[in-house]
Amino acid sequence: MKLLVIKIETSHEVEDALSIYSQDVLHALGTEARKRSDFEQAGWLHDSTVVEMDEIKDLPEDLQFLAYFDQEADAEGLVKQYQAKLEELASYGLAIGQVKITYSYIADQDWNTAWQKYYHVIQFSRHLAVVPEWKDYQPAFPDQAIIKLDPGLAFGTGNHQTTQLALMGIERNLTFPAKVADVGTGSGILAIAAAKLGAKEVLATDISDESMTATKENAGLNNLTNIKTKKTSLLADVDGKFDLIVANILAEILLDLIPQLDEHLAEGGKIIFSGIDYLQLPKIETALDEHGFKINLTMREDRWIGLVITRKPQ
Ligand SMILES: C[S@@+](CC[C@H](N)C(=O)[O-])C[C@H]1O[C@@H](n2cnc3c(N)ncnc32)[C@H](O)[C@@H]1O
Repeated sequence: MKLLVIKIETSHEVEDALSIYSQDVLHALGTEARKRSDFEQAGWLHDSTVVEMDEIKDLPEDLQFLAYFDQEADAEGLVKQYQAKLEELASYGLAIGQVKITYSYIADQDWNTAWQKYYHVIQFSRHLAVVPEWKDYQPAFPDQAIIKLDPGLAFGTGNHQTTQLALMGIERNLTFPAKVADVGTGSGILAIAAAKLGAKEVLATDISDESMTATKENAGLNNLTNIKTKKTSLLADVDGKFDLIVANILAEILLDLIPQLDEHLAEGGKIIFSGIDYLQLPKIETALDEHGFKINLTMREDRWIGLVITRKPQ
C-alpha cells in the first residue's frame, strides 16, 4: 500500500495548529514536523518528529510539515484545505512564511514504526509516568502510576503540551473515584491516566477507527477493565452523566461539545478542556458563559490553553 504525503514549507509558528488541524479535521494518518533549527541543534525531538541528520540538506529555511493520508484521499482538495487554513492562521497574526505545498506518494512500509525510536519515558509528575510499551521503567516513587502506551496511529504519545495540560487537569480534579468521560481519546492516554489515578469507570469516545483500536489495546496493556470505548462524535448517543468530562480537541470542535455538556455533567461535576490556542480562548469563554458554565482555572503552556470548568452557581 502507498501513502499520500502532503509536504508544506511554512513557519514554525503554525506547527501545532497544522498538526492538530491535520489530525482532528482532516483525519491524517500521521504528521511530522521538521524544523531546520532542531536539526541544527541535533536530535531534539518533537511529538512524532523523526530526526535524521543527513536530511537537513532537503529542509526549507524554517519548517517542513508533512501530513500522511491514505492513497485514495483527494490530494488536490487537501492542498486547497491546507492553503485556506494557512491563510486563516495568517489572519490571526501568525507568521506563515513563504508557503509552498506539494504532494507525493510513498510506500507505507516502516513509517508507522520509524518514529518509535524517538519516543521515551515521560516522567510526567510524582504520580504519573508515561512509558512506551517496549521500554522498562522503575517508578521514581513506590506509588507512581505507570501508563504503558503504544499510540499506534492515534494522537497521544504524551509528549504534546495539550495532552500534558489535560493530564494536569485530571490529576488536580480527580478527587474521588469519579465517573469520567474522555472525549476525543486518541491513544486513550487520558482515559488510562484517569483510570490509573482511581476513576471508577471511564468512557472514551473518538470518531477515528485508529483511536478505538489503540485505546482498547492500551487499556489491555495496562490491565484496565473499567474503560469502555465508543466510536461517536463527541458525546452523541452517549447515555448517563459524568463527574469529570475531559476533552483535548481543537477549539472549533470544543464549540460543538459545549452545548452537550449540561446533559452529561453530574451535579458538582467538572470539565477539563485542552487544545485551545490562546487566540481562540475568547470564543470558548463566550460559549461557556452562554451555556451556564464558568472557568475556574486557566493553565497555559506556550500558545496552548487548558481550562477547568464548572457550572455557574444557581
Ligand atoms: C488532539 S487529539 C487528543 C488525543 C488524546 N486525548 C490526548 O490528549 O493526547 C484529538 C482527538 O480527538 C478526535 N476527534 C476529533 N474530532 C472529534 C469528534 N467530533 N468527536 C470525537 N473525537 C474527535 C481525534 O480523532 C483525535 O484522536
